[in-house]
Amino acid sequence: MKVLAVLYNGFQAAKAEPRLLGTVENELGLRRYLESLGHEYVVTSSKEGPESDFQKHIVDSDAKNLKLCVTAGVGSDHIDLNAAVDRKVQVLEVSGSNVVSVAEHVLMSILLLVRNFVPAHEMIERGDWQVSDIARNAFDLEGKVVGTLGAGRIGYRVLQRLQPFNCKELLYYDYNPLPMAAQSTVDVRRVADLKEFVAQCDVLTVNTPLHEGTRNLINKDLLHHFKPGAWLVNTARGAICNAEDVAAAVKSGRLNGYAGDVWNVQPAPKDHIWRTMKNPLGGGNGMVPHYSGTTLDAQARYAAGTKAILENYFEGKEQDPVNVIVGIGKYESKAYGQR
Ligand SMILES: NC(=O)C1=CN([C@@H]2O[C@H](COP(=O)(O)OP(=O)(O)OC[C@H]3O[C@@H](n4cnc5c(N)ncnc54)[C@H](O)[C@@H]3O)[C@@H](O)[C@H]2O)C=CC1
Repeated sequence: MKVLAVLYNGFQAAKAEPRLLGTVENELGLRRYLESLGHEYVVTSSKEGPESDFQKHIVDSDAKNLKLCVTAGVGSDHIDLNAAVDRKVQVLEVSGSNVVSVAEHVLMSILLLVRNFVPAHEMIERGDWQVSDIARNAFDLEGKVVGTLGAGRIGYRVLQRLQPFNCKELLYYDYNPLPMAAQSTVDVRRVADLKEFVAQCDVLTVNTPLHEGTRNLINKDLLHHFKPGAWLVNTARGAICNAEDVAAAVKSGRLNGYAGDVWNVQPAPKDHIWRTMKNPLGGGNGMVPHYSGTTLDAQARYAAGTKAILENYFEGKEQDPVNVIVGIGKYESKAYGQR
C-alpha cells in the first residue's frame, strides 16, 4: 500500500526535540513506523501550515487512490470535506489530543489582556519604567463576567480552569446545552441569544469550530452588541472573526483587546492588520502564531493517536467514532460539535 503522509506544524517542531524520536510525531519516526509496516510511502511537508497543500492533495486528480486523511491534531477544516465525502476518502483526527493545551492558552491570553501584560513587558525591554502608563489599563479577572462561545471540550475546560478566579459570572452560548450536572459543576449559565450573550461578557472566548454558521460570525454588526471595552480571545479559527472589523474595534477602544493564535490567513502575511493593531492606550494585542495546541506534551498525545488511527486502518479495525470526521462517503456530523 502506498501511503501519503503530510507533515506540518508539530512535526517540524518535534524534529528539534530528540527525546521524541522514534515515535510518529516527527518525520523520522513516521518514516520508521511506515517502513516497519512494510508500506511504500511518500512524505511531503509544508513549513508553516497545512491548509493549501493539504486541500490541494485531496482534490488533486492524481491522488486517485487516496483513502485516508489524518489530521495529526484537532480541526480538519483545512481539508476539503465535501470532496472527501464525494471521493469516499475518510477523514480522521485525534480528538481531544490538544484540548488542555488550547484551554491553558486561553487562560493565559485572558490574563495577559486583562492585566495589560504585553505593553508592560515591551516597556521593560525598551528600558523604560512608567508604571502608571500600564496600570491605567490593567484590571483583575476577579469580578468579571467571562463567557465562552462554544462549550465543547475546549470551552468546558476553560470554564473549569476559571474556577479559582472568583469571576462575577461564567456564561456560555452553545446550541448544544451542557448536561445539567456539567453546568452546575462549573457554575455556568447558558444564554440562548447570541446578542444577549455578547452584551453581558467582559471577556469572551471563542471555542466553536469553523463552519458555515460561524464563519465571519464576529463582525461589525455583532461587535456593536459587545460591552464597550470587552476583551476577545479567539483560539478556535481566525475566520470566525472578521479581521478588519476586529482591528477597527481594537483601534477605537470598542474592544480593549484581542488575543489568539489563529488567523484568517496562515501563515499570516507580514503586514496582517492583527500583527500590529493596538487599542488607544497602546496595548490590547495578544496575537501569536498558531501554536497553542502544539506544545510538546500535545505532540506526544497526537502522535500516539495518529499511530493508533493508522494501525486501526491497516489492521481493518473500527476507528474510535469520536475521531471520525468523514466516514466512507458520509459526513459524520456527530463527530463535530456533539461529543
Ligand atoms: N488553536 C489551536 O491550536 C486549536 C484550535 N482548535 C479549534 O477549537 C475548536 C473547538 O474545539 P473543541 O472544543 O475540541 O470542539 P468541540 O466540538 O468539542 O466543541 C465545539 C462546541 O461548539 C459548539 N458550536 C458549534 N457551532 C456553534 C455555533 N454556531 N454556535 C454555538 N455553538 C456552536 C458545539 O455545539 C460544541 O459544543 C475546534 O473546532 C478547532 O477549530 C482546536 C484545537 C487546537
